[in-house]
Amino acid sequence: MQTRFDKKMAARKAAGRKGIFIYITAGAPDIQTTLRAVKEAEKAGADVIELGLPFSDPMADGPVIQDASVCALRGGMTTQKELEIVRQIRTFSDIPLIGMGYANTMLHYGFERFVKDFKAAGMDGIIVPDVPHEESGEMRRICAEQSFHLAEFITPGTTPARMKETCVGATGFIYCVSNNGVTGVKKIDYSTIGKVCAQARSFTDTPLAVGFGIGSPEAAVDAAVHADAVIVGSAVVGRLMKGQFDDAMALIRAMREALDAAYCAN
Ligand SMILES: O=P(O)(O)OC[C@@H](O)[C@@H](O)c1c[nH]c2ccccc12
Repeated sequence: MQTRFDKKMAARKAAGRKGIFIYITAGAPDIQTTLRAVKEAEKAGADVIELGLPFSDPMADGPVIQDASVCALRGGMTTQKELEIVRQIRTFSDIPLIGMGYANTMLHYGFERFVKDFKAAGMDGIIVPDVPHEESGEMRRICAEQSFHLAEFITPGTTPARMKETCVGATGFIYCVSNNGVTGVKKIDYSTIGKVCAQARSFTDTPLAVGFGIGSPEAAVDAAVHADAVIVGSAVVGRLMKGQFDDAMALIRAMREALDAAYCAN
């Protein structure tokens, strides 16, 4: 069954345009800002929103998203409130929504219940960075039953054998991590993950989205060469946390324009 996410990616591909996924931590600095950021990011050119579910020990995150997580948790963020945020978003937007969270939160809530409740609220899939493919069989089964995407990961270190194993059954998109560090804007040579993406293409037609480190329109263009989409988190979250809302939206607009200028013929 095609999700909102699949439809959006197919439309982007048909139009020859690269996708932009914008990561926003739910409730950072507050719920009103999260809702407004989703609405305005879509207007600025975001195709997908990755909604971060804050966790106290976010091992894959650098300082910017760690701070946002702490802020959201201090502000009283809970799984119930996150569900309410998703429902609220669905009152004004049909933008594909992918959750990003750590296993602990989901297992505590009950994974199947989590998937069912977030799906019913209007979410289209999730990213769970601390559960490797070898251990995600049960999660994959539950997600497949609910037509809910569970992102697979590839990194510069992924071997062709593992790539085949993880990519062949992947639905939604494959998260292509540009480097082996944590999230956060930094200078990265995107040709390394680019080669990995080109290899992955021979195993799968599932969209490839490159993330980690992207902080400028130029970096977005470099990261997108062999991918279908780019994922931008810390650059936007950092601005939202500093109260630079308009600046965050201007960055998304600039990335949209740069990607369209570089890759879109018309
Ligand atoms: O912040 P960056 O470097 O732009 O990277 C994207 C990222 O924020 C988002 O996809 C994300 C936030 N937390 C994560 C944890 C694991 C994987 C991915 C993520």
